[in-house]
Amino acid sequence: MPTKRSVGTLGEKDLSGKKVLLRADLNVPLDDGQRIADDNRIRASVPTINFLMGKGAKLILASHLGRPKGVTPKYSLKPLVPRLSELLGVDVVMANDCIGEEVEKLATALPDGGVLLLENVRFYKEEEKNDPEFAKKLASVADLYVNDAFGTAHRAHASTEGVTKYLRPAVAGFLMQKELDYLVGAVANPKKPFAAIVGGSKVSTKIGVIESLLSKVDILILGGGMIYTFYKAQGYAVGKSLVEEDKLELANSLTEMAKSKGVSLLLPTDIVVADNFAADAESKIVPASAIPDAWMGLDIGPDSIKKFSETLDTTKTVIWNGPMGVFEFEKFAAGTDAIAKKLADITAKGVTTIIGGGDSVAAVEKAGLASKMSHISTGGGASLELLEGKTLPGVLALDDA
Ligand SMILES: Nc1ncnc2c1ncn2[C@@H]1O[C@H](COP(=O)(O)OP(=O)(O)O)[C@@H](O)[C@H]1O
Ligand SMILES: O=C(OP(=O)(O)O)[C@H](O)COP(=O)(O)O
Repeated sequence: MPTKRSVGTLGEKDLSGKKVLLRADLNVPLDDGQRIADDNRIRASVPTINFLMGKGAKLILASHLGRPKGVTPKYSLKPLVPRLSELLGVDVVMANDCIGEEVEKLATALPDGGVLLLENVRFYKEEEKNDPEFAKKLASVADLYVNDAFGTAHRAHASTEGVTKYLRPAVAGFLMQKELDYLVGAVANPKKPFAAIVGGSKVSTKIGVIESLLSKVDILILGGGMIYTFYKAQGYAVGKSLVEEDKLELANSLTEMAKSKGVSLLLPTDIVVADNFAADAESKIVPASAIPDAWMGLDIGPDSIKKFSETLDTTKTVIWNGPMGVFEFEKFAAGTDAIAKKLADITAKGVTTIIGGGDSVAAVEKAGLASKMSHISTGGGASLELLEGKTLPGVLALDDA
């Protein structure tokens, strides 16, 4: 089934006094003191919330946090209230539950433009089971459903999918629309040359993405831990580098597929190797074809960075998923940082750059370059599934445009 991109949006609906159930992905990391460690997902949800508030809607905000098994205080959404209130400029009201009488009372008592935050929907096992009765209860409190939870759109849960069977209209928020515009729209109709950079730890987690992108891109750049499986398949010595022995044939068939589709496939030419997997490991730069026995590849080398950068200078659209090395260790972050800087640089020159979720986003944020990219996805798993060409249940359930 082709990926659905055109979904109903908020448009010019008269929302004054209407109760709107807004599913957002407020699944942010909290530190031990229950402080928000990264508020990106909250800030990404603000434009839709502000719009609905401005229209005089009574806003009922639903989200999950973490993967609790039943009611678990450390997964409460309560720690988000001060930051949300600050960002929205209103006192956000917190409910102790996500369904039931108290929620109904609080929702009815909201002033036009007021915001009620429901407690974690995953405190009910029925949420992940997509239980129809639970979905009906969530739906019963509102007149309209808006889904802005892109990061959770690959889950067919009660608050992302089931609820739409009982609450219409069911439309996309601005964040959801923006994610689809870039991850489906820009990828389907790219300005060319179109390059994909795929990294990360394993080939096995990226097979679907690589296969799908090979039908769309002109250039495919590979980095990260997966390249050693490609090298070994080509007969290179890879030392103690990460290799998926059962994926050697697959690596060769992906190389063949690139050839037959006329895609220029670039693998690193030099590697930063380490004597063990540690932040303070001994390291040196070696040719990709000559990794010494007792060493492991943890980053791409300077020659690869130069070649990748020169290639990226020729592109008009770039999508990036997965770091070039073990960027969590400063010593092996240079390749990932250099790619992030190059993408920031070419974005300023008019290239469309899309960062597809997960660790690549963390790397771009760590480098302080997030605001310099065309689009940074708020969904790891969701963006991966979209890039694989899958349809997301949370998107499919929405009204057509
Ligand atoms: N050469 C390597 N050897 C081992 N692990 C690597 C290597 N390069 C990157 N990684 C690891 O890959 C992980 C990210 O992989 P993945 O989850 O597939 O990426 P993403 O989250 O961007 O999709 C990071 O934790 C990084 O340390
Ligand atoms: O953080 C999320 O996914 P992600 O880590 O793949 O981006 C989403 O909130 C979905 O959470 P889930 O993977 O527990 O369903």
